[in-house]
Amino acid sequence: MQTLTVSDVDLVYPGHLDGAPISALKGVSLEVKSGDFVVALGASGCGKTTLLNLMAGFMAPSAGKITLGGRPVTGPGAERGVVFQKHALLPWLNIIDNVEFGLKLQGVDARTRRERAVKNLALVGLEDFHKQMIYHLSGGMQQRVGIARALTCDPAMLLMDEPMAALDALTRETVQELLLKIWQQTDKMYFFITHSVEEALFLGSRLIVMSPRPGRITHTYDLDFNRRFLAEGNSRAIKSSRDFIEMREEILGIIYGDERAGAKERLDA
Ligand SMILES: Nc1ncnc2c1ncn2[C@@H]1O[C@H](COP(=O)(O)OP(=O)(O)OP(=O)(O)O)[C@@H](O)[C@H]1O
Repeated sequence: MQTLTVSDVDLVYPGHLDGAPISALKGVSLEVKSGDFVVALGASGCGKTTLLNLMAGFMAPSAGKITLGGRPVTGPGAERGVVFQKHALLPWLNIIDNVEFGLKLQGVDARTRRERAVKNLALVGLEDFHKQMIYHLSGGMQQRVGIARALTCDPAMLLMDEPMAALDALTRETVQELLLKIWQQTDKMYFFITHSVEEALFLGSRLIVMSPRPGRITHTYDLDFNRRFLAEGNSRAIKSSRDFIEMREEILGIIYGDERAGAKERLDA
């Protein structure tokens, strides 16, 4: 069992030229354990990506600390895999070489690399596409390659920044369902950013809602729609159920309130 702990973290960006410093996060605390699927929602600019970048080790907090398994996070590491909105795949390599790429950088031998890549491509349903070039794939398939690539390094944690945002509605539902099946089969920590309240409620075992200026976690919900989907298998029935819709409206109310307050602040400035 692994735990990533964010303890009372602040992040201040230095101001541009004559601008004032930007307090992007203030007093953020969060614990993610193996098996958790934590989803972050919130108005634009509330610091979701900043929080993910801190957990990935791409930058350091201005105050507070982040630890993984009790050890401070001081930079990027193979135990934390990142899946971006744009898949960041290498277009000159075929699918399997893309999926193996991270292991190659780590100096893992060719046979082990291939075994792990084959296993994870099967997990995302791309077992028949090893040799295809990236530019031949649809957006949904590319995103599945991105997920397989992150899984192949066997990280303890997967950090996902709006990985479904560029997908059409139908493909998005398919990849959401696939991701939950992978979650069920892998005892990892997931941290997932989205702008879609429906996606957040469907995927998350815990939902954090963040509020801007400065960015902080204002609401936390424990959810079980994902487990209901895994038990029952019908995502549309879950997304149209009464408790799902009621929760969706409650959270939309919180986020719209923050968006409206932000728009007024910008107009008044
Ligand atoms: N490199 C940077 N330099 C200065 N300010 C930044 C930088 N990156 C982000 N910010 C500011 O920090 C705040 C939080 O940004 P962040 O991208 O983390 O929010 P977000 O919730 O992910 O937004 P969105 O939902 O629009 O992607 C915003 O006010 C943003 O303008």
